Amino acid sequence: MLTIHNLQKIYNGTTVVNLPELTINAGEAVGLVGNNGAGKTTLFRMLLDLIRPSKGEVQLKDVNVMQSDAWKSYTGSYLDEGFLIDYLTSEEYFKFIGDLHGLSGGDVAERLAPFTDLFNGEILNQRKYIRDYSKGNQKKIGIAAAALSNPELLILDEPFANLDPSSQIRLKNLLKKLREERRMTMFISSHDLSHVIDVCERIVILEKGQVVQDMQTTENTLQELETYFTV
Ligand SMILES: Nc1ncnc2c1ncn2[C@@H]1O[C@H](COP(=O)(O)OP(=O)(O)OP(=O)(O)O)[C@@H](O)[C@H]1O
Repeated sequence: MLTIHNLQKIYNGTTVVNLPELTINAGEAVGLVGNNGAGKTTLFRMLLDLIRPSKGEVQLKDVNVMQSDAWKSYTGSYLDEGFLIDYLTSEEYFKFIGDLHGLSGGDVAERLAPFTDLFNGEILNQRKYIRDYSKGNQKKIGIAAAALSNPELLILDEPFANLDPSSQIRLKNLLKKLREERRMTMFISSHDLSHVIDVCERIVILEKGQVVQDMQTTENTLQELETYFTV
């Protein structure tokens, strides 16, 4: 599904991402963890062709993301509020995304139904613009929009950040369900080790732009990660 070859991003002479090879297979859920500044967001921005690599390439289904837009039809993503249209209401935004993917109003409502618990009565029918929602609720809108098209590949940057504890647990269960029921391939960065391990079968640790560990999730993974990050 996703293949990275010799990918580098260099800012002002400093290499912030340096990945010789990384592959994510269809149906795999991969968690990306690493301390502040490790390069997670920069990597995701290159995957989504939002910034250009200094070297190397990202392929989705064997096609360079810079050379074709084909990947956009099967990829859902939410990195930050920049993905939202903040002068729309949540309904208008979901309709806009639905229209892009040829979904009817009924389809959109059906696709949003699994988000009811996560939305907690605070997202739909609020008669306000997205810019007036809290950061956490903006994130919920962005994640729901990313999943709306039922994408084969879902890329989320720190989906648990800014969410209250109940919402984090609801989101975690929702992501697990999307994986199991729709076989969605996922690439998710997180500082929440416990949640990301629960959702993902594989964890990649990034440090100074490089993969320092790439492991399958087991019952010992949380402890291993906690040990790794204890300095
Ligand atoms: N546009 C830019 N210009 C210069 N340096 C940048 C730019 N964008 C990112 N960087 C640098 O690249 C490095 C990686 O940043 P990035 O945001 O990708 O890390 P991250 O792992 O997502 O961090 P966090 O966990 O804090 O979100 C940092 O040192 C950052 O300062």
